[in-house]
Amino acid sequence: MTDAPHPLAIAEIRLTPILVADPPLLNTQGVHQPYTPRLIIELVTEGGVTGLGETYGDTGYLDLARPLAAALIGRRVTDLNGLPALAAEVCGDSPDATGGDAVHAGGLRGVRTAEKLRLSVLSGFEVACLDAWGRAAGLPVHALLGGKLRDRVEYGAYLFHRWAEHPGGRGERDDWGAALDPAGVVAQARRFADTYGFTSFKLKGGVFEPAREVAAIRALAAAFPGRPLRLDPNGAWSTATSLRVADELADVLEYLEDPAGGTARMAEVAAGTRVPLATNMCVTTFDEIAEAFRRRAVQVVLCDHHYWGGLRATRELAAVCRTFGVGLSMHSNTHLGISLAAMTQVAATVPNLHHACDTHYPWQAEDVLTERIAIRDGQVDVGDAPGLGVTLDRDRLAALHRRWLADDGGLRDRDDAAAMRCADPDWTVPAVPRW
Ligand SMILES: O=C([O-])C(=O)C[C@H](O)[C@@H](O)C(=O)[O-]
Ligand SMILES: [Mg+2]
Repeated sequence: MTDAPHPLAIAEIRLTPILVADPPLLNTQGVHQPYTPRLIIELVTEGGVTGLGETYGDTGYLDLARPLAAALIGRRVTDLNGLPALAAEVCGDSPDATGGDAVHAGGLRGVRTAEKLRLSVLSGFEVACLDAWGRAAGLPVHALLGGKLRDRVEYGAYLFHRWAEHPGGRGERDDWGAALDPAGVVAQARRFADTYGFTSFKLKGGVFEPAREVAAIRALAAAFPGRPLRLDPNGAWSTATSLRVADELADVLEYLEDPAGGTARMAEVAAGTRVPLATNMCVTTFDEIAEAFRRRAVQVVLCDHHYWGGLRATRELAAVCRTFGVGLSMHSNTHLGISLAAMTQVAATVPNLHHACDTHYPWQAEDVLTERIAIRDGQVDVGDAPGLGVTLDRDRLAALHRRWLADDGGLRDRDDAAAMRCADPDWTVPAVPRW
């Protein structure tokens, strides 16, 4: 007679790639595509409980997610410390997975490596395990992480220069209109503040020449006096330009995010300014921490559980930053409500998260949840419902999956430069430093 399977053992995993509508947001590489890929993970235990996870859905991630899902069958959702080794064994470190030294297309995440892909895939499964475990135990995810320290997590408005619609009228059109100058950026910020109550603002830079972006930050400072402001050109500037902008905006910036690319340039900039430098580009794995901290290249690291390998790894990063007196904030790429719930649960447990977290969520009109997560007074409530506390809308999921199935492959991999070529056929990713 064989033993009955443990109720927390994983019986089934469903992977559903989807395409989600995304507005024409501009960044230094190009513009967002009309639809962006995400992967939704549903993990079912032997006890019949389902856990949800969400991560990047581009082909490179799907190729790793499928074998990892197969290898997880039979393991318990509580076996989280074993996940990284399992992922390394199953996904491997083959050069095929790295794309050589290529920079992440549209990812703005520094050089693409096999480890980064693996950690992002792993993060989605870790969240699904925690959700299932929490639901089975009747506990919120934050309790599994040691308990929440706050009842609400603060988020900031993520401002973008943008067009009113995608070139050629592709995709969905929203009612935000264009924002291509300081007045447009302030109007966008005002709508964010009025609708969601955000009180801190980050502008995606690296799109227009620096003087125009400096003017936009000045206009924001005039419209929202005393509010925390951030500018993030994703490494588009030289050291000299970074220092000039830091000097010009020193009185209003909370921090300057990735003004120049790479730890060496960031260290040069940091040595010449008192404005704190933040990053989600030169420090996105544990291996990159030692050099960057030794060289005092960054004063704030943006955690992101999709980058660092999950919610528990995010807490480990927080402990390292705390130890070295480096600040912590939170990064966001395009994401849906499952990820926002996960971000909120972990953020609630981190003592040294002293900056409002980034989120793209307001830009996403579509979601796979039965109920959108509310942002009020710039904050998301930290729920005490079991697991992540969110419910999957199967019809929505199926519809967004059908869109993915119907795509000819042109949108299944994020490529902001390719999207830009629809407006400017000669466009290539600008060489850095761009200014
Ligand atoms: O803080 C950041 O660098 C990002 O959020 C990177 C993103 O890729 C953002 O620039 C975007 O979605 O265009
Ligand atoms: Mg950034």
